[in-house]
Amino acid sequence: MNDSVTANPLTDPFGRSISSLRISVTDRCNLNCIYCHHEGNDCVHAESEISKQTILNLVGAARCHGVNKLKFSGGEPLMRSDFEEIISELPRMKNISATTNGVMLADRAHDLKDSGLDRVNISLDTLDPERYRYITNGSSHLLERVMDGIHMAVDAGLVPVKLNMVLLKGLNDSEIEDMLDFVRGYSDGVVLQLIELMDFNGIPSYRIDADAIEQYLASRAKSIITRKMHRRKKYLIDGAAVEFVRPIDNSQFCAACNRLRVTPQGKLKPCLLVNDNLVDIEGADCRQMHELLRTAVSRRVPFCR
Ligand SMILES: Nc1nc2c(ncn2[C@@H]2O[C@H](COP(=O)(O)OP(=O)(O)OP(=O)(O)O)[C@@H](O)[C@H]2O)c(=O)[nH]1
Ligand code: SF4
Ligand code: SF4
Repeated sequence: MNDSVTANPLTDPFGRSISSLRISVTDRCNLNCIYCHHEGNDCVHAESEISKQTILNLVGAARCHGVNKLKFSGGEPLMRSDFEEIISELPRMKNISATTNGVMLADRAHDLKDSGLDRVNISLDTLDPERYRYITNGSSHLLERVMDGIHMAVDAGLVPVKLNMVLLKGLNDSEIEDMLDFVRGYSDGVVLQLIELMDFNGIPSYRIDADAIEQYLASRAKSIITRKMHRRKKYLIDGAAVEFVRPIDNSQFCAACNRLRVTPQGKLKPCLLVNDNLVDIEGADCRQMHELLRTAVSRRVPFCR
């Protein structure tokens, strides 16, 4: 098929067109964060991982339907030693990004950029080593490695680097201003992304008041932009850009959900929070992928309505 032609855009029964794939390449991770949602995957200890060829076949087919953005996540995607190889064999897309905890990023940032990765999101919930240890169940020294990872990502041009800060009431919510200052230190190469906790891990006591956070950001912002994806708000505050990801009980967020997910076991996942409607794609060839994509998209229902 001629790649420049978009055949049959993938539109779900609720009129949401799919423009992006979010591919979780592994469940493995070198941290164990207290809020980890494992990308909504309820099968986190499977032995095999989605193969490079399945990813390439899927992306090739999805591209013919107008998908132009890819997000790679995990677990921790850099746990896969063939991650750079996967990126380098992908067809050209509008944007290819990865979400990482940053611990192993410093040494690989330049290779990733050379392989074709456009940008990264890096978890940074706190600037305090002791809090970092508590939140990630890792060593406090790893925070320095994350800082090196952020530095090298900017140096390699994996920008804008988004710093993912999951807001945890009483734990790190006092650090928002410090994080804004940190982001300003990188001028426009780094964006702060505040994330509302998805508390299905039994840690509801950390849930923040999202309305209050939104009001606070609005009161500080010179301008506010609404992104197409999830209708997320982006605030510009004295030279720092801040996005707020607010997925809880948010029908607007789900109404503007344009991503199809892929699990590390090689299944299309119509929604982060639903596990009984997956479509197996492992081993499918390019031709079969078109039909499998259509099946998964036909099963998409907004989680919040
Ligand atoms: N419920 C829900 N939450 C999401 C979805 N996408 C992202 N999130 C939340 O947003 C967090 C940050 O996601 P990232 O992997 O950094 O990527 P992103 O910010 O969504 O994507 P970009 O803006 O393209 O970088 C995730 O850990 C989730 O908590 C989604 O489709 N549904
Ligand atoms: S770094 Fe990400 S994948 Fe790893 S435990 Fe933390 S939240 Fe989960
Ligand atoms: S429908 Fe809502 S909960 Fe499901 S993946 Fe999309 S934004 Fe997330």
